[in-house]
Amino acid sequence: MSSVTQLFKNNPVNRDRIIPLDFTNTKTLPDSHVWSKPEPETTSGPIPVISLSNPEEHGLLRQACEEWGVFHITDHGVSHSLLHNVDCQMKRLFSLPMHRKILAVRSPDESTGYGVVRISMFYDKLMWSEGFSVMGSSLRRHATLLWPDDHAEFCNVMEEYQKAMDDLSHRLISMLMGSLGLTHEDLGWLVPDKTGSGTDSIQSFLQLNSYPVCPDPHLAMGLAPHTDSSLLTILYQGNIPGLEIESPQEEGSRWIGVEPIEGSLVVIMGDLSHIISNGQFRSTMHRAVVNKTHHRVSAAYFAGPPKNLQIGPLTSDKNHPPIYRRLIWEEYLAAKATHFNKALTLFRC
Ligand SMILES: C=C1C[C@]23C[C@H]1CC[C@H]2[C@@]12CCC[C@@](C)(C(=O)O1)[C@H]2[C@@H]3C(=O)O
Ligand SMILES: O=C(O)CCC(=O)C(=O)O
Ligand SMILES: [Fe+2]
Repeated sequence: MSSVTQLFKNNPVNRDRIIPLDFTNTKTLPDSHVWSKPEPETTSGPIPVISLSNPEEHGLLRQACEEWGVFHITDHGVSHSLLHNVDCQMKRLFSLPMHRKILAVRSPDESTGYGVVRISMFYDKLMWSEGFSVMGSSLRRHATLLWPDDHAEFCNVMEEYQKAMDDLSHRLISMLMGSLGLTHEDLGWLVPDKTGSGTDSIQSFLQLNSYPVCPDPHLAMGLAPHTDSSLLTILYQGNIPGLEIESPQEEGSRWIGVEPIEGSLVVIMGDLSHIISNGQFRSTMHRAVVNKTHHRVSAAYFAGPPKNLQIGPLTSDKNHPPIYRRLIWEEYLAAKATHFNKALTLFRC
């Protein structure tokens, strides 16, 4: 059983926090979905853009991780047509009527299927979004419920996308760890075995997000502020803006919009990279906002370490002893499920 499956089994979500509102039939924002957001206006900022085809730019990775914890990647090798297909299939899924989507709803102790994101349980107010989570063989089971005779294309596209993300996340993790001065040997666990299913390969989770058009976007919240519990997350956000990060310079007071760049993907450093880098890489707080005119979709691929692999700060620097203790992913996910945004501090030495 994967670490994510285990997380949902051990920490089930309350039933009333799984099925979203039927947004298409909601013309005014209900009180349940009104958030007060006293923060100042969002600004745009110089989020780094890194080309993966240019080895000279790899040096910029470390700086991007230390200063921002979020960056765009271009020349990532994932084809334009695959991204386009993923976009189309997400819109096809989320445009289904509610009574269809409900057929593929997640159970309280299940990680996959249709529903509201997990972190909803930490907030009183509800979010203006819906999601579909994909992992392993449950994809076909849920897709068959959605489209009894017509699910092959959806499954094929999502499977191809997961494979592309598996490859890309391996490359990125190797590059990032390389930038911390780690040798190939230290990275041994990142090399997937020949079947690609060995216990020594990374675990992943694909989350499709949908943010329907909203009658009052300034009072609503698409996805509440959080950090990702992954090593890193690769985000496809199409061409509709909505992702915002907390300003590294003015934490707690300013949000910076991550404007889409045609054909690029966004990489978000997760809490585990923050731990492995002994606090050097930021796992930046981020959120998604909604708008009045465009249905926005995004696909977030979360990469985590192999099951039962102990990770911890990889430092031999005597001047900077480890500030976090060692842990396995399951332990971290469990802490996050109970303590949410305070989880990281629980692992400090
Ligand atoms: C692999 C992951 C990443 C998880 C936990 C676990 C399974 C569910 C993932 C998400 C997906 C949606 C956003 C998020 C914030 C949420 O609510 O559920 C993510 C969360 C995290 O990054 O903590
Ligand atoms: O939709 C977005 O832009 C953000 C998604 C995200 O942060 C997540 O799924 O963890
Ligand atoms: Fe996220």
